Amino acid sequence: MGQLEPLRFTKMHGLGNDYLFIDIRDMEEVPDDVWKDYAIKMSDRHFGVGSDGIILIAPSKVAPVRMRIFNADGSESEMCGNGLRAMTKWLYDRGEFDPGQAIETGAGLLYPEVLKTEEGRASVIRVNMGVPRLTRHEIGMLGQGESTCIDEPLDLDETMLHITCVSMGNPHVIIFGPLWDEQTMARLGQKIEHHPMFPHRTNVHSVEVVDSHHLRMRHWERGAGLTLACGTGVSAAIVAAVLTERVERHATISVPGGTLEASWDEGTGVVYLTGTAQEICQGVFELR
Ligand SMILES: N[C@H](CCC[C@H](N)C(=O)O)C(=O)O
Repeated sequence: MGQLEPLRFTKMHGLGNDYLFIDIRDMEEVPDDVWKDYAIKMSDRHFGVGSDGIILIAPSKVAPVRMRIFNADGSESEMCGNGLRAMTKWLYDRGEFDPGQAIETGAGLLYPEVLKTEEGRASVIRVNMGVPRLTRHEIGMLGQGESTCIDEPLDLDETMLHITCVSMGNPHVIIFGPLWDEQTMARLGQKIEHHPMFPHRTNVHSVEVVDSHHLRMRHWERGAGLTLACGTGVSAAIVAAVLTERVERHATISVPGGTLEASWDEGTGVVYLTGTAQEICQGVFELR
């Protein structure tokens, strides 16, 4: 692995979906395969620090700052909803967040808003997650590029599922029904993540409709496996549930790590995600 000088990081989480933040704005250019290696080694929960991935606080040509996310398996994703709330907190708490500013992501320029603070530190953040992408082409699925995938059958040999697919810049498969337990989520999540229909793989979510304003979810994340929360997955779930007329446009979403509020605005088509973000610790990573 390409050797970097000792890396300062901040460990943060959004409902237990935890990431190691590294400010690289003053660093020399580092090849992506070095970050891939660092993501794998730093995320390891026994031989490293332990996280669902790393997030780089990077320079941007189109916004004050850019967010790049590498999953625990080293793969890079376009977007991370919990990570974006945590990054907003990281910037705000250091006096580097200007209200109304954008953060550049793989899903475009997104606009977070600090809704609540505690002792001068951001605690609740709302993110304009942008508009969902619904065509197979935009989601990165095989098949008719301009067609959508809403409540369609997926034959997994052992079982026939009905899936609804939504991209928030990153791909998500939503399966409605009684909430899967962890074992089922892991078994079927991994199969669907690597299904040939998704050449770039996909995130997978089991979603139970509690009532027209409340969903309960479990996540299998591309490149990270079971996680306690998935912000883009929650955003995809409210879109899929509204499209299939299972909920109203504003709902509370219960995930293993806590609760998020999500809404899909009818006028603008924008999804809003509101929830907490917390800083756990800071440290220096150096493999010796
Ligand atoms: N595993 C995801 C990235 C992290 C998304 C999730 N942690 C969130 O909060 O949105 C992917 O490969 O698309």
